[in-house]
Amino acid sequence: MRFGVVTLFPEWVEQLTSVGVLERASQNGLISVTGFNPRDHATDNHRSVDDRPFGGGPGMLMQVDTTEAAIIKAREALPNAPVVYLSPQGRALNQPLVQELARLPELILLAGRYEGIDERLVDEHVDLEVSLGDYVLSGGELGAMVLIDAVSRMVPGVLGDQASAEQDSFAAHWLDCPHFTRPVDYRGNTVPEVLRSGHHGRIEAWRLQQSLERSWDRRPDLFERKRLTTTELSMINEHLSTLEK
Ligand SMILES: Nc1nonc1C(=O)N[C@@H]1CC[C@H](O)C1
Repeated sequence: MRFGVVTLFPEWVEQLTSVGVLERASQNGLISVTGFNPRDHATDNHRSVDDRPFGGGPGMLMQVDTTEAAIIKAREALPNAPVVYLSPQGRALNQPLVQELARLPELILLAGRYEGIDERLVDEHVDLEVSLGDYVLSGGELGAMVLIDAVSRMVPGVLGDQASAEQDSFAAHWLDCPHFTRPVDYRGNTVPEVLRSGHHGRIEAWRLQQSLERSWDRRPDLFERKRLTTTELSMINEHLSTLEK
């Protein structure tokens, strides 16, 4: 999968493919991340890339012509890519959206700086606005990098064990269960016996029970959007009965 990122800091975003699983994925040709810098299209002595907002107010906006030139360059390089603008006004990034985006062969991410970009550029070039969360960042680059990481994990071959992509928390809708490794006894706390039983059916059931209990206790909102299986329902009822005691 090919990612193009329109950003004033291409060297920062391109660092994504220099560590961990994304480095290996990039070396294996499974993903690529290419920056497109509006500053490369600046024509004045100061190579300016920002401009003052009409109507006054604090801060600046990204300049229209240099930003658009970088978007056009990105679209020429990735002609089949939708353009995703990272902004607090966008659709919340979650696993279903990640899985939707992972089906694409290529994607262009527009990372704003200053107070953002001119609305006419959004109307002209942006296919989807996506928000990392309800807070204000200094730029859209972190949102772009989070999106690239989450989407890349869905690309076949990127994770050694593809099953872990599906089993990741949220990929299965619920919060993840607790995990344990050596030593068996850590400061008097021992690893749950079931995980050392070698009984895969019991282990799977225990992990689902733990996920459901954590989800119920920490993120009850997750139950609003999910039809429970009969197994999940009985597990939650078991949990509730312990809470009522
Ligand atoms: N939350 C978010 N999810 O995606 N992006 C943001 C975000 O705060 N963007 C900043 C707003 C103005 C500046 O241009 C960049």
